[in-house]
Amino acid sequence: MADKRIFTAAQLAQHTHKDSLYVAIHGKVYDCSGFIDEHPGGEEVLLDEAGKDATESFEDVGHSDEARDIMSKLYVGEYQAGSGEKAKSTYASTPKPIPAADPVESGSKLQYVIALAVVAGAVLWKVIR
Ligand code: HEM
Repeated sequence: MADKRIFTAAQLAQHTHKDSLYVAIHGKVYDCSGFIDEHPGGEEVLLDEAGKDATESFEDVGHSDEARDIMSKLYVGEYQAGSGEKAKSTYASTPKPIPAADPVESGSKLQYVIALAVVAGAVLWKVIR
């Protein structure tokens, strides 16, 4: 396929009429205009999905291999939902803050250490005297 056309979401969204009806399924764009009257599922469902990514609804129906065969003849290009749109950030811009140690708890720990040192000092004083 030499001149594979790339469709953005905005470009796909321009084809929502019966005479120019495109849907995206699994990253590929299909022109259903000539097929809509023959679609065994009716035209209403195709019109509902027109100009959109119809992957989920297409798979929900559980289309047959025959349907996928027909699809390959309606193929007109690739779908790139992200292109031309603001790309979603894949990671958080601000790192999660590491929770600071509880000041009350660390304060009481210090008191405990000081008390221990005082007791140890007193015992030592008694011993060496
Ligand atoms: C290029 C796109 C499509 C093609 C070529 C296609 C083709 C077909 C074919 C051949 C059938 C007959 C049953 C089968 O063989 O699976 C069918 C049924 C059906 N299709 Fe599609 N279809 C397409 C897109 C869609 C989409 C986007 C929807 C959206 C919901 C849809 C909904 C249905 C429904 C509801 C049925 C009837 C199922 C039933 O009665 O059991 N189709 N389609």
